[in-house]
Amino acid sequence: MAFSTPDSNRLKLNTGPRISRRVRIVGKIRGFTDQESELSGRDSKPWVTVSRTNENDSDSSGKVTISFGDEGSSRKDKYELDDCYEQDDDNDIIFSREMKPLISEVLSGRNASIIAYGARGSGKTHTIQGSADKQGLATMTIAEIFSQTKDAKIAIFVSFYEVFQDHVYDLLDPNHPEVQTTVDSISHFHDLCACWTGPCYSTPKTPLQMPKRSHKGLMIHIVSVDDIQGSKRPNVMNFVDLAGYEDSRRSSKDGTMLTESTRINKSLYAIMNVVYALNTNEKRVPYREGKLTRMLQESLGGSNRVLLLTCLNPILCQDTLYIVSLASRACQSAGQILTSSAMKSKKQTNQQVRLMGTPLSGKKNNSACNLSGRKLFSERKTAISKKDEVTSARKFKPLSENASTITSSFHKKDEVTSARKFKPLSENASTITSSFHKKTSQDKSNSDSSEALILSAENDSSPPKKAMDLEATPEVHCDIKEIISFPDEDVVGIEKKNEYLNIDKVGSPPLSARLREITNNLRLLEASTPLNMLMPKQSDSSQETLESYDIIEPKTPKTETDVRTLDIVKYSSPWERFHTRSSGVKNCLVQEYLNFLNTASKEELRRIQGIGEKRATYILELREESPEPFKSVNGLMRRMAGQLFI
Ligand SMILES: Nc1ncnc2c1ncn2[C@@H]1O[C@H](COP(=O)(O)OP(=O)(O)OP(=O)(O)O)[C@@H](O)[C@H]1O
Repeated sequence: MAFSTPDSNRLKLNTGPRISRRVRIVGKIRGFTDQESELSGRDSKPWVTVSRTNENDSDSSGKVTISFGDEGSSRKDKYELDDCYEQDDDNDIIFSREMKPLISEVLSGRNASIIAYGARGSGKTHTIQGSADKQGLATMTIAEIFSQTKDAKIAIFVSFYEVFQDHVYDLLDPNHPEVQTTVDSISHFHDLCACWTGPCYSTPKTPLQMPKRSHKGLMIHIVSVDDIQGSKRPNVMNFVDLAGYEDSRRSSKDGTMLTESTRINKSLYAIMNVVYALNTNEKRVPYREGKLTRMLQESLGGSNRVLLLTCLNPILCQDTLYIVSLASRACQSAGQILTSSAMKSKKQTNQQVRLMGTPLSGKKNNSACNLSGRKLFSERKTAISKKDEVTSARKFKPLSENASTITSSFHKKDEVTSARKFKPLSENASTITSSFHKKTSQDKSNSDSSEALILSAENDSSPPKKAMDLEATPEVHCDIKEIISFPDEDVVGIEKKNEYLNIDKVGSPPLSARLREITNNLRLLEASTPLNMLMPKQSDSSQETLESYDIIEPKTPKTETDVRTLDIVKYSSPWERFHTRSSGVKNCLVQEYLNFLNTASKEELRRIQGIGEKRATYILELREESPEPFKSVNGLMRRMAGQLFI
């Protein structure tokens, strides 16, 4: 099937990247694979369409609008990006339009970062690293740099690295954690690339021999030969091929994969939070939220340039919808004055976000992503279909918890490595991280900033709403969230806590409403049917469905007495058995919640719907004052109500 181009005048209308803004966000719709071409009928309609505005129009932003769904569909999901390359646009076009200006900037003293992200299989690697028959942007860039600097006394160093589960591995020499090597020619670069384009080697394969998912990066350092030993910083160009985004609930059957997915997604959110902060000129940029953002810090801020390549699957894929919605929001600027048409467009965008959870009717699912469509739909629906009225880009809010996830090795190195060193190949060590770990004191303040930004809805100063923290610390919070079923706690990223979003506009809701909400949550907990039935075991992995993993089965702790009692108790009816056991589960859940309230940090408390900054602080104060741990949720609520209504 030929991918139709609604407006083939892109090059004429939108004649070049706008590099005045720090972060440019463009889309790239992947070409069909051979298999997809075979499966798609000639007559099938494109799933993704790109509409362009005419730059000559006074009202035009020069951006493009991405929409999803068939032409005939009554609804259309629309998202704005700075530009979008379509299926037929190959890497050469992206290179000449996006990369060449960036190369010029780098050669004139700036740093640049090109970050490709998208759902799994959306063409990130093809675009950045290339394939056997098509050069990727990285290779083209190196060639161009060689060509432009052939008469200059320039040395080019490269580093290849991989970030797997928040650990950085150097791909050039696994025995040396930080390696940087000179590159003399394109063929030399190709040789080195083998470590990049090959399978991830940092960890063993999973039992199913699936390659581990990791982020891969290339750093190109360009330095004047005279400055190699000097103090002048090299100019840096980064390429990052992020691991594919996947709704982590889909992989939650397997704990390892869940952790993997969660970390991958957190990296993406960390990047998006940084991008948002940069594009909106936030005073503080939350670099510390992710390992990658810390590593790239020196290349992201200031006058440096960032290109976010949003890779899109050309066929129905819910993860792609989500990714594009993130990209679109990161494109928006919080400080901008909204024209009525822009507001209309934003409203439309948010309406479309709600639609993300709605299956696109009539589509034949031939994508791997599609396999999960139905389940994702219900999950997305939970996540998105709440009162998603807020259209402001201020919905983005940095993750708060990530700072603590950065490994201690990084912290330690931060302390000892403060100056950027630039070493030739022979020295073969410590050059990457030295640059990564600079400005640690600044990092600290930045991390503080993210904390400051994550103010609850109670704050009248209307800070940006928390947006992208869905994947945060699942190990700690997953149980509580899932078991207690707080309506909003499973909300994905930017769609979180939508009923609070109006607060941004009109100030805090009455405290009574918030307390009522907490109470309702507790009632919900009390009323909820316990889920202590054993889930059927999946004997055949090939028949894995998406049905059975998103509920964490609560377990009633059994004491010895219980065990003995259970052994001898004969229930007179199934109802009696059910009732008896379910009461135990309810008590267990309440106890879990109390344990949480007794031990959680402020940040953790604030993740519970209805507990904002003030309540979290107050709970901590109560905890300190109280001679013993909270024993009853109702008692605690009464005390809080008493205090807050005084
Ligand atoms: N422009 C294109 N034209 C045709 N096929 C493409 C194109 N881009 C990518 N592909 C093919 O699509 C498949 C997925 O591409 P790729 O591996 O680049 O995706 P990815 O986003 O990096 O995947 P992952 O999320 O697993 O890292 C590959 O088989 C690749 O050859």
